[in-house]
Amino acid sequence: MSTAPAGGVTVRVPAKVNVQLAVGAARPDGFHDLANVFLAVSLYDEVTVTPADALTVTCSGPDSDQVPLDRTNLAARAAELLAARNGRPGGAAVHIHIAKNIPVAGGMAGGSADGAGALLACDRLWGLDTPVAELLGMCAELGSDVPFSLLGGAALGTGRGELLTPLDAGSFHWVFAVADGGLSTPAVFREFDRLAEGREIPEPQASPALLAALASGDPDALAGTLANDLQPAALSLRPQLARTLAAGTAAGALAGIVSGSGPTTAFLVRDDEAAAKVAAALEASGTCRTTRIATSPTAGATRI
Ligand SMILES: C[C@](O)(CO)[C@H](O)COP(=O)(O)OP(=O)(O)OC[C@H]1O[C@@H](n2ccc(N)nc2=O)[C@H](O)[C@@H]1O
Ligand SMILES: Nc1ncnc2c1ncn2[C@@H]1O[C@H](COP(=O)(O)OP(=O)(O)OP(=O)(O)O)[C@@H](O)[C@H]1O
Repeated sequence: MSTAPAGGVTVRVPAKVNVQLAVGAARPDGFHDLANVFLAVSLYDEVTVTPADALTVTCSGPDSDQVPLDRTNLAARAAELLAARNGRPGGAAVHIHIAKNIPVAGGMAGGSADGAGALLACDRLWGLDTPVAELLGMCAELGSDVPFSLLGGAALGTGRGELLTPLDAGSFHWVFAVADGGLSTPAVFREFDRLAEGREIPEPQASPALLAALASGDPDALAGTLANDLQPAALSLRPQLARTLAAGTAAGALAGIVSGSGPTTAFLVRDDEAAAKVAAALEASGTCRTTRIATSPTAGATRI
């Protein structure tokens, strides 16, 4: 089935961009400590849950063929976690439908969005009213980006990115260049480790200049402070992304950066008009599959 059934609970969840991603050395558990400045952007997946005899997942949207529909889907794992935590007899007996608009495996936390969305939707469907702090704890069990997908807005993520402090942020305009194919997040972190071999890796720290620029809403100031320690690793695995970055800045973007682990690239632009111009130039350049225009910040997982 490719459409959402009627009579369920629907939650809308945003994608994210990382305006700063400072990465520390690999920890004994294989994760990396981060100073991760997240912004929620106005590209959304919608997750609908409906009572059913057993747990099933369906997905619609342009990239839906790349989304797993088995128990590895983060939305399915979220529903199972909440059901188990509440000792629900029969477990997570729901049909989950994902209307997918966030690029898959693009470094924009699409799977994490669906995990957070399913958690909130099942919580409401089952009338649990779980406190937000507990929902955030379950999100962290599902993945490092999932708590931010629930919270949205702007936040600093420390630890492996799951410990969130909300931040002040003005409004910014973005163009995203979606690449052909995805990049595996663990593979990008492994490449970061390989490139860092023999080098002292400093403790990750949020940049005071970036936080001030974010709060001011001044796009020129933010453009000068964007930083992603995973960018060299993503470029090493996907060298052609350098051409996309060059095409976006040549078209008038204030700055371009790889979004998280990539391969989506994010371009900060001054306003709507600049966004349309940069998006058109990127599409004409032949250096990306498609583009999306969005603004930040936006709300986290929200029932609609
Ligand atoms: C790159 C980012 O998207 C930036 O926001 C995140 O750090 C990735 O978050 P995520 O996709 O939710 O990642 P998880 O599902 O928690 O972890 C997937 C894999 O990424 C690597 N990983 C992730 C987060 C982190 N702080 N250090 C890591 O090394 C680990 O190899 C881990 O096994
Ligand atoms: N609901 C889901 N939507 C998309 N992918 C999912 C989902 N659940 C599990 N996955 C798996 O997760 C992989 C990564 O997909 P996702 O779209 O979350 O990547 P991402 O945006 O790069 O993640 P992040 O930015 O959090 O590192 C996919 O290749 C897919 O196999």
